[in-house]
Amino acid sequence: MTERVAIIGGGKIGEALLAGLIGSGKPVKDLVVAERSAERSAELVADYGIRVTSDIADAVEGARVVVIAVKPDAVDGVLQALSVTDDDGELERITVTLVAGIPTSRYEAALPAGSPVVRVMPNTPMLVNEAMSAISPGRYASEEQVALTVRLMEAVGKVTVVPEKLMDAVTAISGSGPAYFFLMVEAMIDAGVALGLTRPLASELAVQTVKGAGVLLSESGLSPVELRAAVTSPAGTTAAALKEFERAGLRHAVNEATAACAEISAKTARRVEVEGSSQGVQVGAETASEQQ
Ligand SMILES: NC(=O)C1=CN([C@@H]2O[C@H](COP(=O)(O)OP(=O)(O)OC[C@H]3O[C@@H](n4cnc5c(N)ncnc54)[C@H](OP(=O)(O)O)[C@@H]3O)[C@@H](O)[C@H]2O)C=CC1
Ligand SMILES: O=C(O)[C@@H]1CCC=N1
Repeated sequence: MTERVAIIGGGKIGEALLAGLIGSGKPVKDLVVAERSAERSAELVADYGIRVTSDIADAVEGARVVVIAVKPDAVDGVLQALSVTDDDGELERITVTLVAGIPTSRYEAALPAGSPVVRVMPNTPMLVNEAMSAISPGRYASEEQVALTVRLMEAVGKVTVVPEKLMDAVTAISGSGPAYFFLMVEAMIDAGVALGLTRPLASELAVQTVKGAGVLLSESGLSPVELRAAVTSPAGTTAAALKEFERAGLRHAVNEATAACAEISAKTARRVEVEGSSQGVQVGAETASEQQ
């Protein structure tokens, strides 16, 4: 896509999108980041050679797509800053939010009437163009604007469009999901060391195994059940291991963990509201000094 993209918040997910877009061939001149941390800004400039500014109004000037990638409690400050920026009407600026737990209605209420908003739940494999992103249009987003957001996120991985009411569940599976697998691999490496492997060898074995299993899952056309059965010989080693996972309540743990995740997501907007009203909302970019 050729449109200019401004990313507000150059943290972990903002950087993942930036890196993915650059990796997919988007010219650096069409990207700008608004980041309030001077240290972080310097890192992004050094690593990607992009323009970084602390001024949101400066960043969004001429941008067709404004991506919000700050923590939920910083969203109101960003919206305050955005609501007073000049949206050149011909550009039809689209606000794309990657923020967990804040509904599109909150953005629509803070931005000028009728502003198109699209909510996205991505994940960090975006860094290697393997993101899973779920997209929900707000009430004023046109089909063309949704298609543009799909193209933006397709540059860094796979995309699906879902009704917004599913976003908490999506977050519990794909948004936070990579962390579950990293925890599993961490545990497997420690277990390998306990069984006498060196840490580098245990790490190589575990990482390539999870990668191979992932590729097999996505490319073989077989279900997880079928693939697991193919590894599990009668009265063999795998059956012994799986029996222990079941005994320890792995499925129960997955259910409880994802339910807790979805619950936190569902409560985010209310939590931010309560904390914002008790502390006063802060606008992030207070100065217009550029980092580069
Ligand atoms: N990490 C993940 O795997 C995923 C995250 N998300 C969502 O992405 C969002 C960002 O998460 P993540 O990248 O992990 O968070 P980070 O804290 O790493 O990044 C947010 C960045 O935005 C900066 N920032 C905050 N307010 C402003 C502002 N007003 N102007 C400019 N910059 C600002 C922060 O600076 P400072 O540090 O000074 O506050 C920080 O550098 C969250 O809402 C999260 O829900 C969604 C899917 C996956
Ligand atoms: O942990 C979080 O809140 C964010 C949202 C999804 C992944 N990370």
